[in-house]
Amino acid sequence: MKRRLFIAGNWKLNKTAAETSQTVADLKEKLADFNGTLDVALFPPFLSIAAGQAAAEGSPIGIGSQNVHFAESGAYTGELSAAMLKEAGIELVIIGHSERRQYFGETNETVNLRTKASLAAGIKPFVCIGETLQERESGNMETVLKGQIVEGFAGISADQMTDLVVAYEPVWAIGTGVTASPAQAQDTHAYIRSEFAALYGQAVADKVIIQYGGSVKAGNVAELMSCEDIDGALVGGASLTAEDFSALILNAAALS
Ligand SMILES: O=C(CO)COP(=O)(O)O
Repeated sequence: MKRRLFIAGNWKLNKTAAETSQTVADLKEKLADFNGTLDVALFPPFLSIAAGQAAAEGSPIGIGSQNVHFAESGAYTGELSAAMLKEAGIELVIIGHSERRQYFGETNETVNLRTKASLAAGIKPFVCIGETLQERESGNMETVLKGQIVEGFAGISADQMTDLVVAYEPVWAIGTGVTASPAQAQDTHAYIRSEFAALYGQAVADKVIIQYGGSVKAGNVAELMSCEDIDGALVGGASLTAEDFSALILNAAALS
């Protein structure tokens, strides 16, 4: 039995508060006949979150944050704590996106700390993992993913594993228009699930939601979501307009 799909849009550094209000309002309208068979969320930039929440009210669209710091407070200029997000009504957060690993020095260890801080605050983490092209082509993909899993999820309990979402995003497929083929993605998702089974047992691993991310669009989402171990999508470019994202969501929802 397949897990409930979770389709989420990561807006990265795009959309002011005004643009967020408009896009979320448009999306809400386009999802008026949505059958509710999957979960939907958007992750706008911090300062656009409040506008997104207001516009999404009364709709199935969850609104989350793209990052969180691991400390409760202290000398961390420019950062926000999990308690601050929670106070602002934020219950979803992306952690360890490859762009944060690449440009902002995120490591498996900081991903782990942020994940624990979020779970402790009652915020659902979307923990990103994924290999670069060089890592895949040099035959190191499984070693890299295993390291991200073993270190990134260290100390996370079996119960907590079902409170979070794992997002597998091969770095070479992000924003490039190159999608992993459904077979490639399925193989890697099965490998990732087997690593969680090794850590937590098969029964827990079978419940873990593993999203795929990297050039997912309305035209390829159905094929990807039909794969046994793919439980949703973390979407960049194709989540930026209500037209594209609603088409993608409705195509995925039509599967169930
Ligand atoms: O990084 C991504 C989502 O977090 C994927 O981005 P694209 O869908 O634009 O490839």
